[in-house]
Amino acid sequence: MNQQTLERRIPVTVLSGYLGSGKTTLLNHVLQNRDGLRVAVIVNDLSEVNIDAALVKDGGGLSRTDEKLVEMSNGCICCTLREDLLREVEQLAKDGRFDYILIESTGVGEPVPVAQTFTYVDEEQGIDLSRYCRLDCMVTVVDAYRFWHDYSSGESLLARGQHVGDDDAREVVDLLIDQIEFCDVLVLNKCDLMDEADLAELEGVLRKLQPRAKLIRASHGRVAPSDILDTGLFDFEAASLSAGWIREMEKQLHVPETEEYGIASFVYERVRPFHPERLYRWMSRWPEEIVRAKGIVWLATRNAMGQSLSQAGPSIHFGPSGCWIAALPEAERRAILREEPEAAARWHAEHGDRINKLVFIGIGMDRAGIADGLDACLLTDAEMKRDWSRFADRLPNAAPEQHGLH
Ligand SMILES: Nc1nc2c(ncn2[C@@H]2O[C@H](COP(=O)(O)OP(=O)(O)OP(=O)(O)O)[C@@H](O)[C@H]2O)c(=O)[nH]1
Repeated sequence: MNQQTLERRIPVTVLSGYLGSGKTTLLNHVLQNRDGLRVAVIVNDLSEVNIDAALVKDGGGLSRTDEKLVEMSNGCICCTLREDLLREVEQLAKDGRFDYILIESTGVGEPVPVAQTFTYVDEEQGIDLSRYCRLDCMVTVVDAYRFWHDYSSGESLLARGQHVGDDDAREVVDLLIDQIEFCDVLVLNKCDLMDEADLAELEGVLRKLQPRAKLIRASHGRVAPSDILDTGLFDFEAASLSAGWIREMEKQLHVPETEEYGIASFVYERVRPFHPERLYRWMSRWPEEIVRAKGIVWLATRNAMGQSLSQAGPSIHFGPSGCWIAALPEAERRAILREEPEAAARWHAEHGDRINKLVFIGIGMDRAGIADGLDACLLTDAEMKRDWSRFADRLPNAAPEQHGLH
């Protein structure tokens, strides 16, 4: 690809955010203030009738000649309509009439697969979007007013009639956390309905969950177009590693921080396996003040496989995530350790890479209480000498897949 082609690539901004958070309102606001930019808009709606597209037509003031509105209905661009998205974007980009492509995802869409559409070559259709366009910015709009209600509702998309297919088992909170943990800009919308103290607390929590993104407060989607257009902010790898829990997990030193509004995070790390029954009981009484937890668990009954634990609000996913390096045949183990000096440096003389490492993010957490509670779930010295495979184990043992569609 020569420099000229690269320079001509059309920038793309993708708007995500749960249903009703204010994506269409924001889109219309930006279109009304676009300053002569020729924008092609793609609006995705799950239902057959694309209401959002109608709202953009009415409210955005797109001119018929210079601009274009593409409606993608009856599916979701992050899964069922992904190929259609590829073709539409390719066409718009090749058309040559536009300076910018703005995409409004459905409220239940996940941002990662949409971003992948722009960064990976689609072998089947032979389309490489990175030749024509450049993903500039992933924006997530958060409804400040409904956030805690949705986050703690414990409801599934299915129960709300917002599922993408019959096998869509996602909870509302799973979706919120996916959208927050993968973005470049977080727009905290509907600030007009909030008082300052509640807003500042929510902002603090969002910064903990997503420290890399630029956080913007807005009412009625009123953001400056330059906040979301031509920002140069998108970077797939950086976005993939931007979640607060990943940052926390990778920190070398855990310096105690000043805790505004009691918002804090900490890492629980122990080289001793959990007793499955005691961990199960602890997890059944999950402390409410933990907003988000994520990490790897060493379970005595499953000594070959690390288990993943992921919690957001009332939603908890638990299940096998991958083989411990220490459980691999010796030749393979040695080869991996030669290639991964970091794993070798962390290697424990007796237990290898087996470890419990969990990040907790919350408001007003009783750190000592949580750590003591978890410590009581670890095997005792006497249990360490027993046959671990005989302990009762009621924890879920299927891959903790949250969404059958992707
Ligand atoms: N009070 C208040 N209402 C807002 C704000 N932003 C949007 N709304 C209203 O919230 C409702 C939903 O806004 P939309 O822009 O349609 O939200 P959306 O994210 O596009 O919704 P879906 O397309 O259903 O996912 C509308 O009635 C808006 O007028 C805001 O900042 N404050």
